[in-house]
Amino acid sequence: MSASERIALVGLGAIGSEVVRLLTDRLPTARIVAVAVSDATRPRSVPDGSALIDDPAALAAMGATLVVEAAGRASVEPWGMAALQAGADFAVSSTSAFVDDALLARMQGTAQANGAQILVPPGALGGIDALAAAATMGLDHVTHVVTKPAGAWAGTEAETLCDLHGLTEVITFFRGTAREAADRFPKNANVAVISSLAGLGLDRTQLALVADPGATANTHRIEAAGAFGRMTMDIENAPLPGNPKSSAMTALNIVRLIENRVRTLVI
Ligand SMILES: NC(=O)C1=CN([C@@H]2O[C@H](COP(=O)(O)OP(=O)(O)OC[C@H]3O[C@@H](n4cnc5c(N)ncnc54)[C@H](OP(=O)(O)O)[C@@H]3O)[C@@H](O)[C@H]2O)C=CC1
Ligand SMILES: O=C([O-])CC(=O)C(=O)O
Repeated sequence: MSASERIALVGLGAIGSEVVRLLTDRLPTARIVAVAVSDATRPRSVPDGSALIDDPAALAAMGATLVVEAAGRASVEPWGMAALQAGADFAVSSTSAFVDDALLARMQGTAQANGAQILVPPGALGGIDALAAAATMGLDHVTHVVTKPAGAWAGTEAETLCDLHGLTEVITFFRGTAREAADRFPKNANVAVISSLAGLGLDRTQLALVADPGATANTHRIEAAGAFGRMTMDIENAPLPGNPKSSAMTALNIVRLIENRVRTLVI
């Protein structure tokens, strides 16, 4: 990011608020020019100098150079298209939107036409750099296991697949492709799209979704093998206080992305 980078945040929930908090502490020069929510008439506190908006048509006038989405699957197309059409880069958290191949192709076409980029931060994951690098030599298999406390699956289809609220032991309630996992669990399995885009794609990446009544963390295990060798990535994420479905790492990876656009030394 040059000194003139202007950031718009789409979503001021658990992740968006944490991004604002961390940026305020770590990068006070970051200019958050706009915050987008679903209903801007509800009062809320936004960073100094930020406009509060709820209509994607208002985005172009903000002059954002980077738009960061942490709002929900339905927000990706309207806000992403508005960002890309305005020539801003668009960083996506609700990557479950990309189970729709046609949407992803449309957004990539719009990015290309406007000299902008769609950015996919690692979200709640680590090791995505290694997986993406390994894919260059060809991968044989990638499996990804998402384990969350039972309560983190509340309000999802998991409630109909197992006795979620009476669980006494760990249960794997879903096995299938990454595409199906992200499509059916868009509030909990955006990560399936991230490990897929880095590795073997949405239809060849195998997902397991697990509820653990004793867990306090959101954990991810990715195992991959190919010509490069083998890798196993394990991460135990603290959930965000504002939303136990979402890991703090998601906000941290957004902050890293933003900081790397400023730094002279990029890690
Ligand atoms: N990539 C990854 O690894 C991860 C992705 N996620 C995903 O990130 C997204 C955000 O998560 P989280 O912060 O926990 O969610 P929250 O529910 O805490 O916050 C959502 C925020 O988005 C706003 N919002 C909702 N719909 C729209 C819309 N159409 N346009 C603009 N703003 C909107 C809400 O505004 P309002 O208050 O007005 O409703 C609210 O501020 C979710 O899709 C989640 O599944 C989460 C964890 C990991
Ligand atoms: O935060 C996490 O651990 C994963 C998550 O919710 C998602 O991918 O949607």
